[in-house]
Amino acid sequence: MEQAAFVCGGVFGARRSTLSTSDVVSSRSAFVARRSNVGVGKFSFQASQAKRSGVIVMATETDTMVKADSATGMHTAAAVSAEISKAMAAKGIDRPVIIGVAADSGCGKSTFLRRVADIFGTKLTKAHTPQGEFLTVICLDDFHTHDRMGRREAGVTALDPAANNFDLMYEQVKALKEGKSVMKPIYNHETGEIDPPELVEPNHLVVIEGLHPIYDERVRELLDFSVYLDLADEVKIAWKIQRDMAERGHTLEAILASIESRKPDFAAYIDPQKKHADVVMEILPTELIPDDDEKKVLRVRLIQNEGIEGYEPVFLFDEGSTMEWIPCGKKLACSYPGIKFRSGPDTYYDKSVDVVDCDGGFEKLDEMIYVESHMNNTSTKFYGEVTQQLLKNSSAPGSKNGTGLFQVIMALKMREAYERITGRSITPALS
Ligand SMILES: Nc1ncnc2c1ncn2[C@@H]1O[C@H](COP(=O)(O)OP(=O)(O)OP(=O)(O)O)[C@@H](O)[C@H]1O
Ligand SMILES: O=C(CO)[C@H](O)[C@H](O)COP(=O)(O)O
Repeated sequence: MEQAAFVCGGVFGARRSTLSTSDVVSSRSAFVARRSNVGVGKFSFQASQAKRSGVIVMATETDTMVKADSATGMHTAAAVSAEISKAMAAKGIDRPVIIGVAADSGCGKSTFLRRVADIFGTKLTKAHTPQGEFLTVICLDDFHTHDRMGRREAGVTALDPAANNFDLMYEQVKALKEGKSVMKPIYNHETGEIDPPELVEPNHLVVIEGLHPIYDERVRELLDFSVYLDLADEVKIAWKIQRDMAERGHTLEAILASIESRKPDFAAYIDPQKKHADVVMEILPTELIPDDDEKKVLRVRLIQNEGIEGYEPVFLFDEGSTMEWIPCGKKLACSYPGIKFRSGPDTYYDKSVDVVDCDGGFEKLDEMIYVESHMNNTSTKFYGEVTQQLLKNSSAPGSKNGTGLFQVIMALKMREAYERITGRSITPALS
């Protein structure tokens, strides 16, 4: 089988992955635009270059791309289409829905988005920009204006807005929302360089994920729904250590130094986005174990802004009431330290919110039906859909605590938002 090497900082897997040509979603051919040909006018494409850079596209050779107005510096080859993409009619897309998922690096965006893809019944490619029949996931790292060396020389981190091209991000997300294709830049995490751009077509649902989806006001306004994953430092460190030491061969010192060096810019530019998110998922150390060192038991708070159009906040038992609930141990098996839920109204950055809180973990996923039956507004389509989704992805990180539980519910909320905006219905997979 023919294999193409993919260099990517993608969401769904490898920073470098291999994709068989049979994984290509749909296209008459896979092409990438030649840098020199980008500008006003017709694109000409070179299949050989597509193979080299591993871009998967659905382009037709008749696409007219216009050099993006604000494409500067490293992004001179970026472009947006002048016309509505043929993919819109071909796939029966009325209006692409745009969702933002913001978080620092290593905070579980990919893990969450795998659950989202599952709820939408879409199988994603392992390409740089993962795409499926229904969903495309764009990593906003692609809009970094400097390559790794350039950042070092300029003394800026990737978290600094000065190192990101928000004008281009806005233009391209807007174009996709209008049903136009774009030549999106690529930041290559493997090499730390900016690669030639790739063609990205509009899709039914486009998720933009990364450090800054809610940062720029213009981009934020384009979002139909937004989620911020807010990890406490202790948890972030634990997850980073687990991944970067085990999977990437980094030393503990290097990981700690990297987290430390990012802290000022994280506090200045990333963290404030949570004020603007529709929903914040806060992931904290447990309160059930005093002075817990391991940070394996988690407390997760789902903070839902009131007044989001069409969004009915999830709650336990009785809407508007404040309660704590320790489920019956005979119905929900839990090992030490057990599990405790809370639910009720609160304020967050001076805004009224509804919070559901799950501290601790559970043992048997099928028993979550007991908890699910006491939750309201979960946006399920049949009794037990949350539990079914947890069981389906039982090996995914967080399946036995509030992270997995609330990620599933958020994915169901995204489905509901999609259906409300488009007037279309998504049939859930029953197994
Ligand atoms: N709910 C969870 N519980 C425990 N570990 C988790 C959870 N979610 C993710 N992790 C772990 O944290 C690490 C980072 O997760 P993931 O790759 O999903 O984050 P990311 O935000 O996409 O990272 P990056 O932006 O760097 O690509 C992985 O090792 C993953 O297994
Ligand atoms: O915060 C990040 C988001 O993924 C990365 O650190 C940023 O994109 C720069 O990437 P790299 O460290 O590979 O140069």
